[in-house]
Amino acid sequence: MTPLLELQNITVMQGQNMALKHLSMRIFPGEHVAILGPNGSGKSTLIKLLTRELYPVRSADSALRILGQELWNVAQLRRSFGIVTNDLVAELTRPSISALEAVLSGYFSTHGLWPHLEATEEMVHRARGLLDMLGIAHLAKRALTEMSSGELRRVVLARALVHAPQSLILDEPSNSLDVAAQRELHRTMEQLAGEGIAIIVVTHHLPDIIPQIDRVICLREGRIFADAPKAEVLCSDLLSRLFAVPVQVHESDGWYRF
Ligand SMILES: Nc1ncnc2c1ncn2[C@@H]1O[C@H](COP(=O)(O)OP(=O)(O)OP(=O)(O)O)[C@@H](O)[C@H]1O
Repeated sequence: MTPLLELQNITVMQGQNMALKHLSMRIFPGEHVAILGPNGSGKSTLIKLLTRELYPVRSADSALRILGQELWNVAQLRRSFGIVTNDLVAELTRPSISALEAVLSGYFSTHGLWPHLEATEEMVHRARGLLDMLGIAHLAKRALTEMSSGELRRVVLARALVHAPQSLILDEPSNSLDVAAQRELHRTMEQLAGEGIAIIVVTHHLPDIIPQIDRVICLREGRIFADAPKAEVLCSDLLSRLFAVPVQVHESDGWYRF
């Protein structure tokens, strides 16, 4: 099977720092995966590599392929991945737009609908359908600045789904959410996984690793520290070494926490 995402010997510099060091990994279509790592391990750098805010250092044997192709374009990227970052959540709330506008602007990769951007009836229909699927149809006209963090996350998830991507990459999705909003988010992630959307979550927070995720890739200091089935990775010994502090991992009904 052709990998959805393939990194081969990828090195990325952030200023003078080598943020990713000769990284190789493959993620296959339909796989639910967590990328787990402590602060500074290279998680954001990996996301920025995919959104093309950063580029790898060129070397003869390095490659970054999406569905087998090195020269992917933005349209292809959008069909393959919906990427939800905290920067995007912040950018969408200024200036204030409605939930429906936020979702529709996903078609144009803008932060709102400018006068020259006309959403077709089909786009509006799909955007409303996505808000409905995520249980927030009643918030379509509500301004994003007047929503709870949990509601806002669902709007941004709906926006990421307009291109019907095969997978969703969620970057630290529970950052700044209280415990109720985190539960809501995790239920939404489970729902999306149930809809057949592959979930790739980048996090340092164990509860973000929903029960459907069965593979965990750990990053440490820009390298792969572990890449194995969840049960092998999410144990006290390995995670104490990953986070460089003693931790106790607890599991209950497929959910993990420290
Ligand atoms: N703008 C920058 N200039 C120089 N070095 C940077 C810059 N941004 C990140 N780094 C370095 O690159 C490495 C990887 O950082 P990155 O932000 O990708 O880690 P992270 O796993 O996302 O961390 P966090 O969990 O804190 O967000 C770190 O050593 C960090 O200090």
